[in-house]
Amino acid sequence: MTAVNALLRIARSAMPLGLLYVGKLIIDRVVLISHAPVKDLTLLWELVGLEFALAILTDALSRAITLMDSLLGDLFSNHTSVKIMAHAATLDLDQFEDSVFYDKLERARQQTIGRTILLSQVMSQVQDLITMGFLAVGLMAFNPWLIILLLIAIIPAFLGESYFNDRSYALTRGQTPERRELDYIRYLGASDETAKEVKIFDLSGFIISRFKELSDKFYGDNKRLAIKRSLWGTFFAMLGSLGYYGAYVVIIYRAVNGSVTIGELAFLAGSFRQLRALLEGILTRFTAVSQGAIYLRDFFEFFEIEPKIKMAANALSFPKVIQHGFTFEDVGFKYINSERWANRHLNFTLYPGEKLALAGENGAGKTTLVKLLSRLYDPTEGRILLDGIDLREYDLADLRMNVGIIFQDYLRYQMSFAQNIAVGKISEADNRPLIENSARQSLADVLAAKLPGAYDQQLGKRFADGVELSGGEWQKVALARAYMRDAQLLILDEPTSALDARAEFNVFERFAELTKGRSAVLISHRFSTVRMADRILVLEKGELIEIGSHEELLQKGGRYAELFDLQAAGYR
Ligand SMILES: Nc1ncnc2c1ncn2[C@@H]1O[C@H](COP(=O)(O)OP(=O)(O)OP(=O)(O)O)[C@@H](O)[C@H]1O
Repeated sequence: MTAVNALLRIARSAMPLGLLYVGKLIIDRVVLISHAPVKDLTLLWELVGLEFALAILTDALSRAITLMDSLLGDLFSNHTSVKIMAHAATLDLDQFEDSVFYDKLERARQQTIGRTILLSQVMSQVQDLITMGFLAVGLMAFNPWLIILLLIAIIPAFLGESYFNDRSYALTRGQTPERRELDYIRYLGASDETAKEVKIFDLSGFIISRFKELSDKFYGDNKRLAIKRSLWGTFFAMLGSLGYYGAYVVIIYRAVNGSVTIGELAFLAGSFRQLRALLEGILTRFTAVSQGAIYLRDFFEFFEIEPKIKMAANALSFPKVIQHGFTFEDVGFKYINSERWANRHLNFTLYPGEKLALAGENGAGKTTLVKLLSRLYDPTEGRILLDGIDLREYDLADLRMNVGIIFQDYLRYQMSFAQNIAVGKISEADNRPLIENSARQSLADVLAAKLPGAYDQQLGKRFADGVELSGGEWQKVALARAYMRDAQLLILDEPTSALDARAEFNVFERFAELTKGRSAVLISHRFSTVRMADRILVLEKGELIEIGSHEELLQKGGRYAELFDLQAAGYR
């Protein structure tokens, strides 16, 4: 389609010169006939017919080009959105947590929204340049010096524009973090997810004043630059006009002297008028195109970001049956941009079929540990072995398939009930028996039976006919995802925090039964859950301070016993 569009534009560029030239022939013919004794109008009418045909063709070409531009723009936008999502999916979690990366992602994303017209602008620019070329050739035949005069007159304007483009890009780039904050504030101020708290805490005044503060600063910075640009632009445009009128005066002078005909005067004056309009258009568009081009740099920079968590060249497939388990060898991990160790000196083995619970206070490093286990991050020091081989040697997709994990901040997809479960193994999205079975295992099936649309019920409030679930109900749905895949290791990070006591008891009773022979890691602050595990790892400030069964740890009388007593006391 792009090639066809280019051809149409080339054809369209020749039209103005053609029209002007036929116009010149018509005027010269009229002048000739008006002085002739015998008036033969045949050629004149043929010329008028030709001009009419050219005018219609010009119009048709313009419309075809506009149509193609809008179609190409849509395609470009869809294509780049897909590319961004696909590339983002290959990147690491910690890259998303890095603000520099986030800024890049943000700027790349803007390209898909704001830059869809760039392609058509570039093509229009080329088209206008070709049109100018055609007109210039026409003018050249009369007086080459005129063209040179025109060119010299417009060079300052181009230089001025490109200088201000750079300045404006630097300004926008510098504003990216604030712009993100502005977007965030806009989201806080008007979104279904935030409305409740904004109302209860009466935050709208606070939010609006922060928005105003930031947006006023933007406005001020942008205004200063825009005014400067506009003043210089006017001055340079005046220089351009001076050149244009200088050339015009020369032509009129020659027409008066009789060295050019009336038709030629019309042709030259028309060419000049069009050249001037084209130049103006080119200059204005030049701003947009070159800005678009510098923004495209961000777009390409985003695609240059490489994931750090990569697969070994000859990656091993995940063992069919885990033989020796996962072994942590002095594993330590620091988050990007953080000085503190979130995990340090971890040494333990998770045996095949073992149920391990992680206990410890907030921020002790429990979630971090399971993120390392599922290779969302790689250890900063030490290594994790699976059956004696470094986890990094295994095929990543295979590993992810065999490690089922449900996070405490699981997503509530605004999709159907069935799809909310199917995300646990999306390749089985159409496997209704598997989805229903998973729902049974997490006790979500009872819930489906109560919904008007059962498994096809749209969940959440965002879309029409959606039904909102309670926190515990959502959790049961999320839990069902864990049963979708036949993972050898199941990790549940506070999976039952929102469940009532009876539901929690039932869920765990089933969990133990359903994961027989499979390894599992449970994170929970409820000791009623934790105590069901074979062994409990107690973490403090990222380090492993105690390990053993519930009874062993109670007997030991250490931190676990202390925390357990604290919670038990609360129930007495
Ligand atoms: N994405 C992150 N970037 C930087 N630091 C992080 C990140 N996630 C967690 N941390 C820090 O790492 C430490 C361990 O966090 P982690 O989430 O592993 O704790 P946790 O034991 O799961 O806590 P909780 O019981 O509150 O869920 C905390 O001090 C936290 O501030």
